[in-house]
Amino acid sequence: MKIKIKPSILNGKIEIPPSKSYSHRAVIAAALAENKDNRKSKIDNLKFSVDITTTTDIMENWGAKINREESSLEIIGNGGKVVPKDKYVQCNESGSTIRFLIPIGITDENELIFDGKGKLVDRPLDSYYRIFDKQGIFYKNENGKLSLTVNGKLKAGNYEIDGNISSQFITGLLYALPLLDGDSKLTINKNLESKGYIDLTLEILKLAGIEIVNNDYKSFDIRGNQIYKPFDYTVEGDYSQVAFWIVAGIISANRDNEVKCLHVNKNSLQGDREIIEIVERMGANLEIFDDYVIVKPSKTQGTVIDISQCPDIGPILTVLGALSEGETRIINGERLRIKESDRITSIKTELNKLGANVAEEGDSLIIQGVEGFTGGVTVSAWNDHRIAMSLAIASTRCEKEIILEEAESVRKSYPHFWDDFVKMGGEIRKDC
Ligand SMILES: O=C(O)C1=C[C@@H](OP(=O)(O)O)[C@@H](O)[C@H](O)C1
Ligand SMILES: C=C(OP(=O)(O)O)C(=O)O
Repeated sequence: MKIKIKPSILNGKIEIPPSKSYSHRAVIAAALAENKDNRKSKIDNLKFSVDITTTTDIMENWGAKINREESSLEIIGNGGKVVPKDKYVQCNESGSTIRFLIPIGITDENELIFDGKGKLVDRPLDSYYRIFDKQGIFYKNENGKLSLTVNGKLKAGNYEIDGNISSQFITGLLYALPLLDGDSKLTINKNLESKGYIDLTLEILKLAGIEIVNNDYKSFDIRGNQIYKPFDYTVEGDYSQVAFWIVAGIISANRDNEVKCLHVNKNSLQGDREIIEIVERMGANLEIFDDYVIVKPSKTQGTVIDISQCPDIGPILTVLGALSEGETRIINGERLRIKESDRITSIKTELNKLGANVAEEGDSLIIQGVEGFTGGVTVSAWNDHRIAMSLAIASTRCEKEIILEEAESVRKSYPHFWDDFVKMGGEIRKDC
């Protein structure tokens, strides 16, 4: 879908959608729970983005009984036994879904065919292949791409994962290993990046009654034969998404503007909460309350941003850097290249079309600030929700309107983004 976006001032109150990361974790844990007396888990404040629908559909296929309402669901778990109704597992474009669910799917002896779409077909899974090779678990794919057939059952024991490729492998194993018939140890080699996501995993596992011993994130001791317990849970707002609205408020051309972001937990464990510290360091004027944030237009200065622990806010911070005084360097962005697009190249290419001055240097983005963007061109979202939303926010500082291709990609994590954009004062024309 192509949309035309007219430069406009974004202003007002915005309800930040629920955290995608917490939503995946809560749905999976509840779906694995024991089903004694048909006890249910209830998850409130859920939004059925494509990624969350994908995970929910798979857990239903794997035996959980799920009743979906508009923004909540009730689940009777499968008792920790994965008995697939259909061996085909469509993960669409969700890295979290495939990496969380591969090990869970083979906690019982199963043959499963994991498939995906878009860039997911090539996103790395090698960390799991090394485990399969070691344990003699059958797997087959063509040229390392999806689809992937896996046949076998994980064994309890010693596991090793490199911490610098994706934390999603660690989460997948932390969910699966407690279900095995014996104790396991998971050792993390190399630097652990995206560490905040492991904290979210441990929090939800604890809520479901699963005990894991965390040896300072260097290794984890996991007792086998554990039982997931049903729980009630309300998902908090998503810091990866609030980042777009925070930057929208900061770069607003109208000095009297105010963007108020609701459902933003001040004490959240989400790693992307770093957005607050980063923009304040750049000079942004924020007022932080327990569960909301007020953002005022601010003149910001360039800085050095280490993006290794909070990769998802890389693209929108590039927009902010491009409109800040002096140079901004976004460093350690290696894993940005293995997301829904190569986000180093995609954000650089598209922002430069608008009139920014962004360069790639290895796995860093080197940004020289400009006063504003020219616009007046067609840009692409590279089928990547975070690129689409970053460009939408960038459009507010363009002189001329822009056309955005693949604008529908927002449905992966934030299906009502364009409605919110219009509510906040954005002017768009769909299907132009
Ligand atoms: O565990 C999670 O919920 C996520 C982990 C991160 O991935 P990596 O650990 O691969 O960086 C992040 O980019 C993704 O959007 C969500
Ligand atoms: C990279 C992302 O998600 P996933 O890895 O789950 O596809 C994202 O939401 O930006």
